[in-house]
Amino acid sequence: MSKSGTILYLDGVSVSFDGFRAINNLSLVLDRGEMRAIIGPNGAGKTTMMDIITGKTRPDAGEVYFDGTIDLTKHDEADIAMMGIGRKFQKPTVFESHTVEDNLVLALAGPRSIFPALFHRRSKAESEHIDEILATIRLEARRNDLAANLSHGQKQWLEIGMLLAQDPKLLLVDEPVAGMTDAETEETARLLKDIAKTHSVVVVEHDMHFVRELGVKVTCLHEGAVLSEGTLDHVSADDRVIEVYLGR
Ligand SMILES: Nc1ncnc2c1ncn2[C@@H]1O[C@H](COP(=O)(O)OP(=O)(O)OP(=O)(O)O)[C@@H](O)[C@H]1O
Repeated sequence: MSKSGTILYLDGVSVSFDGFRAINNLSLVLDRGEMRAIIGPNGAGKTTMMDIITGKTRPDAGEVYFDGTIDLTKHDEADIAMMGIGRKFQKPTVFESHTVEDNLVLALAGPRSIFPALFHRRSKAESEHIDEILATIRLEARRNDLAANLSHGQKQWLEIGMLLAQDPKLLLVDEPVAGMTDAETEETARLLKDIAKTHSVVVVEHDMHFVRELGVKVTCLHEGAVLSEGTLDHVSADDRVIEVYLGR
């Protein structure tokens, strides 16, 4: 299959831990600009797949390409982040003692140290970028509040904003709505759909109501490989998916 037009291309990927195959001949292709939801039971390999994409874990076999031409197995985690893959882990890790805006400024600065990042004169482009991100993450009204005072859901949104500040081409988002209220969950689906207009996105999530709201193609993993793929209606009607995941 051709890699051109893909943002992510995994083919025949396997990785074992102490003889246990956590990822088993996995193939998954994401088109440029696509948002994909990944579902599957505990231990299906979702986190390990993200670890392989971000360079945290090296596959034993298979091809892993980013943006059609970049062989990710030849790069380390820091390189891969610089090349435009941003990852959001399940637990938010915002700087609680800084304001919402300063969290974004710090993320924008990347490796620059905190003092110069917060006190250097901000360019017009930087200010506009921050305003744009604040609007996307629904936190314009909270920009001067300490991150510590945000709700759990708002901290998740802020962290998504911190990823956006680094201008990634591909965002990997791990269980964004775990612990959120129903209203926050619905808003998060809208927020990610906004982001997906200009980015490629992979979302791992167990909340099927949320996955339905996303309205995107779904891949169900099981035992380190693709069990079923297609619309949520197609995947959730698949007897194998019902047996190992949805029916339990
Ligand atoms: N570093 C490791 N050493 C040994 N086994 C591991 C390691 N990382 C993952 N595994 C195993 O690989 C399998 C896949 O785990 P993984 O965390 O990728 O699943 P998951 O789909 O993300 O599950 P969950 O929904 O619970 O997060 C599991 O059986 C896990 O125990």
